[in-house]
Amino acid sequence: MVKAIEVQSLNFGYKDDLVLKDISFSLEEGQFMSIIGPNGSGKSTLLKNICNLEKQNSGKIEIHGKNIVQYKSKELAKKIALVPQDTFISYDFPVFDVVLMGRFPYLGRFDKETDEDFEITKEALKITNTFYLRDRNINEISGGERQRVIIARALAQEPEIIFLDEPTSHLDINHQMDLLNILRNLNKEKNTTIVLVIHDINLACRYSDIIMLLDKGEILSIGSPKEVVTRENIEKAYGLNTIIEENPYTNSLYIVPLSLNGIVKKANKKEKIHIISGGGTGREIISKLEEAGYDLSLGVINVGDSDWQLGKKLSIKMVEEEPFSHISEKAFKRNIQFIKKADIVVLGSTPYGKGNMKNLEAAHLALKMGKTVYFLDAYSKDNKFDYADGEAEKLLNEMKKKGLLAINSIDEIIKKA
Ligand SMILES: Nc1ncnc2c1ncn2[C@@H]1O[C@H](COP(=O)(O)OP(=O)(O)OP(=O)(O)O)[C@@H](O)[C@H]1O
Repeated sequence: MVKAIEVQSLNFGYKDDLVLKDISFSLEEGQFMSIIGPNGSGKSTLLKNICNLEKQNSGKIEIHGKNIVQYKSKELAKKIALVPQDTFISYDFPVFDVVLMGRFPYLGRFDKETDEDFEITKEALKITNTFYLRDRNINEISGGERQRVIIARALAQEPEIIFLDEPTSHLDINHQMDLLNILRNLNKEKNTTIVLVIHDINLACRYSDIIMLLDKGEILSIGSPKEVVTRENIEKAYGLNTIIEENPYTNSLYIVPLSLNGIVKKANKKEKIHIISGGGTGREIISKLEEAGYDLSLGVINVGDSDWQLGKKLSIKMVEEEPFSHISEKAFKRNIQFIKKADIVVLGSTPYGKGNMKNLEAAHLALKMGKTVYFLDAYSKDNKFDYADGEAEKLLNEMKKKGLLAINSIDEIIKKA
């Protein structure tokens, strides 16, 4: 089957330096692709090259099986429409006339627009919720309204592929969803191929079949949202430490940046830290120490526990136990192996019962081995933590005498190290 777009070994530079390096990919008809990537990674330049607004230095670009340079301009305009990033129009026209201009590929030099052209224009205005603006001057409406009008013009063009460069940048959240739903409907109902540049990775995951991640002019990854939006890829491209979650309502991925102070590259700290927690008592410990760049391990932890879930998302090495099961001797022994390799052990304020007492015993053993063991003391007087008939409290008191270091905040470890 002929591909909607086929790009082979595309190289392009505005001057001497290449802005696009060896770009190759293809897109089937009717696919919805989002291009993501940091500022300056070449997203707009790639769109301009595919739409023949910039001429590639080398490589080949085909639209529906035909080389882009062989298209006559009107013929190409029936195939593709581009909604640029900058939607400013330098002449004063009513909105209706601007959208009607989308019909130009279908008109001969001296032809007048037909009833059908007016109908299609009206329909495009209605779909994009801009019909009420039809008599207003294009330069006397808001940026978001103008963006929707330019999209209406692209719809009136009835292309087989629509390229959009950051079409949601001026839109409020309501209109962002509206626009993406319009594009999805067009994609599903008319099989229009959609290619859009978008910064919002969560929206890209929600709407796209394919995501292309550009980094420094190269394709870092291309594929389904699950294949492309991974912690590793996002860190490589954006230098951002994230967790990738699955939204339970939409079943699509969304990313949660972990860096609290904007884009923070993880400082790779050498110390190995073993965490003993459970039931969410490790959440702050895990996320802050991970953020600070330590080499972490966690255990023993029951599969399905909320700390286990966080550990999984962060790809932390874990000593696992079956869900809701007592810690077995085997898991306890593996935990000790991890503790032996660690420089520091951190104990969360976990409630202890017969099922997990072995974790407290492991921390006790760590002290006996001469390890530095911190205890993030968040137990409160009102909250019972000992469900082991006094054994947990007794052991904890003994550990305090043996040098267990109680801390109020995990930052105390990060500052010291
Ligand atoms: N007209 C131009 N002349 C020279 N260099 C340009 C031109 N347009 C873009 N560049 C450079 O090419 C590189 C890629 O720019 P491009 O606009 O394609 O990136 P982008 O990924 O779309 O960025 P953003 O997310 O900021 O919109 C940047 O280094 C940019 O400075």
